[in-house]
Amino acid sequence: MTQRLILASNNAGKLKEFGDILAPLGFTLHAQGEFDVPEAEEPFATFVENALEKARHASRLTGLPALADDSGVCVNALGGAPGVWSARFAGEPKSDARNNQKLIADLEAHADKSAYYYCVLVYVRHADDPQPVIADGRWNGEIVAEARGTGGFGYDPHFFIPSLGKCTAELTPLEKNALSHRGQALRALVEKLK
Ligand SMILES: O=c1nc[nH]c2c1ncn2[C@H]1C[C@H](O)[C@@H](COP(=O)(O)OP(=O)(O)OP(=O)(O)O)O1
Ligand SMILES: [Mg+2]
Repeated sequence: MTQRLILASNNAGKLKEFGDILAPLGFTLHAQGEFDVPEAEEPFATFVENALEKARHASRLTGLPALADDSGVCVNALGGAPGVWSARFAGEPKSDARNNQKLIADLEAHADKSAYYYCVLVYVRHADDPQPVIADGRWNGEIVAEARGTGGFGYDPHFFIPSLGKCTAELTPLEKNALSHRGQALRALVEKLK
């Protein structure tokens, strides 16, 4: 049985990662852009509130179940920043290149480069679903000043995994999904939907 699902995101990198995991599980995925759903507001200070807002927004405008992701990179020496503000860390308009530059500059004077990616997923069956399904995941690493790799998106060229000796932009999509905050969250979510 296939299930139609709206992905409440405009981020091409996320959409690809979701598709790689969900398509083999029998979900027919539609990016919200296919339905002309505009970007939702993300005003909240917690990932889960933003993800819930995005999921409801897409479901309300399409009449279909929706899955949203709110995620970011949390840097310990920066008190968890950019965290929930990761996408707009260097201001509007969103730019991965400027976000990465600012992150490297802000961290330059700190010896502790440890960081983690965090992802929360929210699935709603309809816009007023009283029981949203929620799952999260975390992936520890370190921020490196020198960019490495061309895969992934966002902060991946600067997010280094010591046990692999690689930045996450150097991983294949399969390798990244097997380990990432998003892959962990998505597998946990799928278990809850069974
Ligand atoms: O695996 C990842 N690899 C690299 N960077 C990542 C990853 N996961 C999240 N990130 C960064 C990108 C962005 O700076 C922020 C997410 O922001 P977030 O608002 O959730 O997504 P977004 O605005 O890009 O798309 P949308 O809200 O339409 O889903 O964290
Ligand atoms: Mg966003």
